[in-house]
Amino acid sequence: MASQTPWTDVHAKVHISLRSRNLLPSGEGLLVAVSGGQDSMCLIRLLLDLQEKWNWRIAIAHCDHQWRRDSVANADYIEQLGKIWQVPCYRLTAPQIPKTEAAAREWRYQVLGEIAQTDNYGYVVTGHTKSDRAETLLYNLIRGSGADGLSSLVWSRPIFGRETETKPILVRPLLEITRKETGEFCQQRDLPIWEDSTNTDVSYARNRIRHQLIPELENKFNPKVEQALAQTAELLRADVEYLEQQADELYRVAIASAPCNNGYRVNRHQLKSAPLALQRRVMRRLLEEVLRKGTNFEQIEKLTRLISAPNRSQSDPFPGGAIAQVEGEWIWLKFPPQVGDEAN
Ligand SMILES: Nc1ncnc2c1ncn2[C@@H]1O[C@H](COP(=O)(O)OP(=O)(O)OP(=O)(O)O)[C@@H](O)[C@H]1O
Repeated sequence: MASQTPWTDVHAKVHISLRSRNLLPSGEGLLVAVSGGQDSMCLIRLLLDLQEKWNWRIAIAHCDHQWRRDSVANADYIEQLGKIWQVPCYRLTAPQIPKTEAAAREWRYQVLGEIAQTDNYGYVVTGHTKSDRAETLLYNLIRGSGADGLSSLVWSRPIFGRETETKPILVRPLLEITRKETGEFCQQRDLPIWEDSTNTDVSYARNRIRHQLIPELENKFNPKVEQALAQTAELLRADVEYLEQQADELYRVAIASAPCNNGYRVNRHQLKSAPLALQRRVMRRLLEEVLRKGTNFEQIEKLTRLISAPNRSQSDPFPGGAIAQVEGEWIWLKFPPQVGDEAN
């Protein structure tokens, strides 16, 4: 099989990324997320071409969000491909039609992760490209993100939780490949693409970035803007990883280990001498722990300001009613007592 496969630049680039970053170790089980678009079609074909070298166990997963009229036909098509290529195929249908792109994505990663766990695939693999990386950076830049958001399309991350080694791990092996290259690859290999009609709908901000903003930047500023933005994302990612390690350590020493007295407490003393970048990261993590969801800039700033505020200062309520208050060297983040709570 491998001997009949034409070895292209794209094969070489992906093979090198896989080896140098140790993304998908030999002999592992890969659950490959295939929508039918050119990126994931290129991905699955490439991984099958490279399978002999790496000795992986490969399966395909297709998620039907039931969004489009042709979604059943799309899923049929992927299933058919699986049969032709003799690759097991999971066909997953959303129990309810997701209302937003974010909800669809959350459901997708959740089911992909669960299947990987149940059927012992250590890795879930997606077809995100260098072009997606550039678009994600722009999308988040316009929304006011910090370095984390600008570099959020990473090569690999655990699907569940924070521990980097915990399987299943989500891997994006095509981050060095542009959408132009995946398109050319599919053409050369005669791979029929299932066009997603929503990809051209410019009422979505993402599509306006792809079809309007990037071409404008290419024409007027830098013909290699995708490459430049993806490079910025790569540089920022390394900075973020370093800062997160430092924030981990500071979090451990500054935050009382377990919630106590109906709240959490942070040691101001430990945080005062730390750089603002780390103070913000520790406070963000604390808020995520307490609020159990993502936080925004204002919330993090509100809490960070208390590090150097006078004793007895307090914040206005966070979502859910928690209030932060300075008590000597501690900042307490407490929820108001619920009716029926024991006084303590
Ligand atoms: N319906 C689907 N079924 C299986 N895999 C999918 C599906 N949609 C997307 N994927 C996977 O996700 C990759 C990225 O797709 P796309 O850019 O459309 O998703 P996205 O929602 O923007 O993802 P993200 O938020 O993770 O960037 C695809 O290459 C494919 O691997």
